[in-house]
Amino acid sequence: MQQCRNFHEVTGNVIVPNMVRGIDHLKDPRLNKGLAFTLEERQALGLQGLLATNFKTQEQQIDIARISVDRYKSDLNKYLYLVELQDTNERLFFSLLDQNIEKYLPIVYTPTVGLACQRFGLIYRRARGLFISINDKGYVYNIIRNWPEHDVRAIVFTDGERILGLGDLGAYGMGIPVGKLSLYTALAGIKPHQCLPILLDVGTDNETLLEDPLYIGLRHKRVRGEKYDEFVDEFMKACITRFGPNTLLQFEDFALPNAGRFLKKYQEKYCTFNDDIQGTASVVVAGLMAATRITKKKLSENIYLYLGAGSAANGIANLTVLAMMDEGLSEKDARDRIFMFDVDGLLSTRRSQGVPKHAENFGKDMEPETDFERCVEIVKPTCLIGCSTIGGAFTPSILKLMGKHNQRPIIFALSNPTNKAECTAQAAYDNTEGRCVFSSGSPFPPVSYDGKEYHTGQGNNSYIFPGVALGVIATSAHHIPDYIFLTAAKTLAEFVHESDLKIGRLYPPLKQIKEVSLSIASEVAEMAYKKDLATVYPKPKDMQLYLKSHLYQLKYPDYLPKFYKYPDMPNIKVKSFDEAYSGIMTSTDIHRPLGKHK
Ligand SMILES: O=C([O-])CC(=O)C(=O)O
Ligand SMILES: [Mg+2]
Repeated sequence: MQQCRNFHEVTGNVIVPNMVRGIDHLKDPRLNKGLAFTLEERQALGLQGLLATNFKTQEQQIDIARISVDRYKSDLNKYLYLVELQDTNERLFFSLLDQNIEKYLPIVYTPTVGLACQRFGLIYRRARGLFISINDKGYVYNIIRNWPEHDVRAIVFTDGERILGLGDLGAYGMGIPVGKLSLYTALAGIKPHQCLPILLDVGTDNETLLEDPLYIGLRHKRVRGEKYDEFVDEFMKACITRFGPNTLLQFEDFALPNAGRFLKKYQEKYCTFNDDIQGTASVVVAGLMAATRITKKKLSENIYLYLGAGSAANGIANLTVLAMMDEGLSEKDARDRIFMFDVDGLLSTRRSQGVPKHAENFGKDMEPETDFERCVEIVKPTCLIGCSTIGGAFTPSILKLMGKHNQRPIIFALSNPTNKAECTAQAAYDNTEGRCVFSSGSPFPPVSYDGKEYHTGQGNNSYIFPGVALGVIATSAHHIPDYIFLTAAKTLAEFVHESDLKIGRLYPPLKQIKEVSLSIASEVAEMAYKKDLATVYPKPKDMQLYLKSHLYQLKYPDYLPKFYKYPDMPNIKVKSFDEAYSGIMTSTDIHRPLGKHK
């Protein structure tokens, strides 16, 4: 890895001393360019003969890779192809993603990444990131020191207890930090070598996994309590000891009690955030802000009813309170407009279980109610927000009620992946006479209603966390307060055009997501200076320009100056790649090891 660091320190068209030569150059995904090595590079780097004679430009390689992915029928096989590409030629992987973001985001990320996590034991090939187990307690720093990169700026880590809406997947959860960090680079241009995915393995309570011969993690129940807390504490300290105090530490997919607790404990001590609480909140509040342009009701004029009172629900609710206060409401009045319903029913202070501590801001002095539909009848929300991980929980009759009480009911079915969504986009339109304002956490195909097509948006935190991370990393901010996520929400909402709203979309199209991330980063960076969170001085004069100068370069670098040339290849007319492939490419999937685990 030493050679990688040299390379990354001297990016661009610069000759790199001590460049690794020969087959090792091809084997390093960060240096590999496949057939794009020029003759001069092949000669100087000792690659001649190790590659086929012909040259392919990066653009041609992107075409070939795209065709190769597309011929797989199953999304999981597409995922496997892409993972393999990332492991062999990193720049090609990211430039392919860059040019096909709408197509491949659902593959490298939600929802396919969820399936990949469920099958992780089967698809686990080459390790990416660090696995740190509870058995390493007392030695966590030593484990982190084994990571070969020095310049790590961001760590995404999970203990795998609440993977998307799929529950406890233990060590199989590693797919999530890996996927999230791919988006750091693909959407915000953060350099891949600055990103480190980590799985904290403390066991799993998932009985199926404990008995699964393919399972790759510790085969015992989760260690909890003091020992677990000390382990996480040691981990946080070890990260900053190794990589510096401003290293960004992103909590991902921790179970509710731990997620909220750790956020409180660490938010003012480390440069940290919880994506499921704060990232989700930010993207949903942005969607609500965009929705106000359709419903003509301010945020503070809505009544919100949540199905689910977990980390996501509370994160969204707390940020909505901040946003309503921004509109002039008192904190109490803002909270009064938010109702929640969990497994034990409406969060009523009169119910026998009381209100859970993590949601106590939203308990109401009301008659307990355990029937959600009755609750919709009583509360008459203008806005229904699903964070329950119960697929189909917004039944047709609940949706019809929303349509009855509201001219433009807001329906957010946020649980991931797709089969956990509280309702489909189509069901929301069908049961509200097409009047709903809809958003979901996972993507849905376009909806047809009354002869019109709607392209509802995916209210996924991928609109938020990469941009926030770039802003934080580029300014070396020491903390990430909640208002940073309000700033991000406002910036995202401004990207929504009338043309988006007309087709039922509360978010800008995914093809704009890089532009969105850069703008969020820029606003976050400005805020970081305004609030004295930034530690990079002097403050850059032109923030966008400054950020751009830090971005990962997708284009292959030239490694060497020109030596001599071969005679030109004869100029024979060559078919386009799509043309050439069309005859020979059937849709037979090659990656077939899934067998009965499908
Ligand atoms: O990964 C996603 O798509 C959103 C997310 O953080 C989650 O559902 O946990
Ligand atoms: Mg998550």
